[in-house]
Amino acid sequence: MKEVIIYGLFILFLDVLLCSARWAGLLLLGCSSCGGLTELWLFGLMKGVFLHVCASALTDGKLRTVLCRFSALLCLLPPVFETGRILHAPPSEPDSGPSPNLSLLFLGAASSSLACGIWENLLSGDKNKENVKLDTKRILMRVLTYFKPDSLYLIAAFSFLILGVFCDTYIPLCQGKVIDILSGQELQTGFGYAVGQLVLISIGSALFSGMRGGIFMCSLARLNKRLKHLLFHSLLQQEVHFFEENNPGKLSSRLHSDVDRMGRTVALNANATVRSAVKTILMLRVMLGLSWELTLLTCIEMPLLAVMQNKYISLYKELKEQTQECHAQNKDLASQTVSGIRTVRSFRAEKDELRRYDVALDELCAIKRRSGIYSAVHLLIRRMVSLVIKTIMLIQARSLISSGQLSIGSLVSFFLYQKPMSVNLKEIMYCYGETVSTVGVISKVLSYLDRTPKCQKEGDLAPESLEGRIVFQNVTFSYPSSDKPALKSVSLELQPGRITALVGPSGGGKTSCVSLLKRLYEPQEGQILLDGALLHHYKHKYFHQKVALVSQNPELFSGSLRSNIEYGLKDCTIEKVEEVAKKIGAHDFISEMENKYDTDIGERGGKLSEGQKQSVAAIRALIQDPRVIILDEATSKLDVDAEQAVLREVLAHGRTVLVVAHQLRIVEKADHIVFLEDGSVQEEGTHEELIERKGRYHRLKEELFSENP
Ligand SMILES: Nc1ncnc2c1ncn2[C@@H]1O[C@H](COP(=O)(O)OP(=O)(O)OP(=O)(O)O)[C@@H](O)[C@H]1O
Repeated sequence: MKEVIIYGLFILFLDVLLCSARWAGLLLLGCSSCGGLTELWLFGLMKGVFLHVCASALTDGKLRTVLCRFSALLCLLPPVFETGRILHAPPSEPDSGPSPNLSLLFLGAASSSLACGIWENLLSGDKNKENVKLDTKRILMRVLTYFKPDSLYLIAAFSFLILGVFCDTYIPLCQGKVIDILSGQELQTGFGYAVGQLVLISIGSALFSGMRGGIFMCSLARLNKRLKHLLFHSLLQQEVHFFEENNPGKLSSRLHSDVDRMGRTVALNANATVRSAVKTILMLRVMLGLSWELTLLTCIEMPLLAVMQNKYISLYKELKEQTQECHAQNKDLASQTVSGIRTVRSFRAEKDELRRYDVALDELCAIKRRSGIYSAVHLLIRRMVSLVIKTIMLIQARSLISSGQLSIGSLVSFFLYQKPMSVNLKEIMYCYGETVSTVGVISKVLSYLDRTPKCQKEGDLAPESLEGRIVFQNVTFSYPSSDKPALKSVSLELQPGRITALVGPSGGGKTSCVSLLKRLYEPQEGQILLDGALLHHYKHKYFHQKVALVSQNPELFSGSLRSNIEYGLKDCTIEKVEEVAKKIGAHDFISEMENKYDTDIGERGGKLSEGQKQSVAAIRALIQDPRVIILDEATSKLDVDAEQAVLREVLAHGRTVLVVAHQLRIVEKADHIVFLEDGSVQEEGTHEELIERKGRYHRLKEELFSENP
């Protein structure tokens, strides 16, 4: 505040200095007056440029904006005041310009300071507005860069837009001419020419507008495709924790509705704003030619509406953001309930879920109600202002017609322009509001587009032969959302041709080891090596092909059984699929299905039993011929024969096998058992060794395997 006052006083001082210099110059040149209106405007503009440059050079940020506004007021108020005075002065009074007196200078300075103070403190509202504006500008410019590949289309669209607007603008003028000819105020001979002109211009308007609309829609569709591709690509690169923080409903909403809205708002609003701006300028020119008095009255409406709109936009923006958040939450709530319908049903929680959904809907309803009230009040005030201005205009039009300064045709033309003129202005303001309110959505989409995944970049190792030896060296790891370490200095080795079993009580850290081995997370300390090289040094695709995971609840996608088995593979033949299926004993049940390997398995494999899902997952993993295979409770739903078959196949070719199991019959088969508790390796050895040692493993054996002997 102190800075604003100091720099404001300095600008005032410069203004006084410049005015004194001008008066001194005029006196020295011996001029009797301060020059005409043109000279006054010229001086005001030059002074404005000078003060603007000084303010920009001395300050920056918000202070610079305030001072630039203040300088503009200081420079424009005297010529505006003088123009008004001359317009209202009797024609006999000479246009001599302001007299060089100090009281006028101080009056100008005081009124500029007062207006600036009121604007900055009462009307401009939010203190961070300038920063927000800068951000808005930066964000919108960024969106425009995505249109670059369509620049030629856009140039064509904007050219048709301008041609269309030209035609649109001259239609009412031609109509006015036709009316004047019909009412006898102009020569009847020109009737055919006037009608022909009107028809030609109307055809041009329709043709150019159609072309403009079509090209814009094509560019918009291409932009949407580009943005969705980029966003989906960026999402697919993110680390697993990102998907834990951002639920699927929210991400899907960003990808679909938000990207659509982003493209639509920017493209359509740019289109509408340019169209309305060009139209407004052309119409203003024609309207001034018809009657400057009525045009002036039309223009008074603008700043009043702008101030109201400004206030309304900030409220509208806030509510729109709240509505979007609420929508995303509701969507998420409903999709969670629907996808977990089995759990909901088995716990008879339908009523609770309905109640939760109702509460969320009430919240959304309350926001929408508030939005409706604001919109109604805004509309009422806006209409009242328009009504008052229109009444004054009608009175003025009556006196102009009676004094012969305006013909009936010109008045009709004027009114034909006036309505679209205010519609144009409203459209510009609406587009501005709409664009500003979409900035929140755009910045969220951009933040996802720009997000750098918090995981190591893939390396380029892809050796032809891989032994499959895994070594965990003092691995310490905490989940990003938790401070408590899930693994504390874990060291273990998985050897080729051997089964290593991870056992331990719930929460011991077994799944965390598996997740690190599959590179779903990165350890904070220590390292994991595959054949002596860090995991991230391998090529992404190669690594996941060589280290396969079969989990207890495999993720299957809707589609055929075969498409699920071949997921991620390019050159997979049906013979190979059948061969693996036969080896693990799954071919029989698949052959009994209606369309065998082409049977549709339903949403997330919903048409398969849990055991069948595990078999499909095992085929999917084995068909890639991995060197390391992780079975995370992967055979828990299989019968004993199927389980044996899977284990036999898994161990073939000297693979490294890591099992996480709660079944004693599996653990007993392991060559090496690692007992994990509280994130640390407590004991390791063969089953017999651990039993003999009578340590933690032995004591917890009953508890660990009680349900699955
Ligand atoms: N996504 C996660 N975010 C934060 N903490 C987690 C997450 N997953 C697991 N944890 C925590 O990490 C610790 C180890 O969990 P982990 O899943 O590795 O245990 P586990 O031995 O596999 O257990 P279980 O046998 O029940 O599957 C636990 O304290 C758990 O609460």
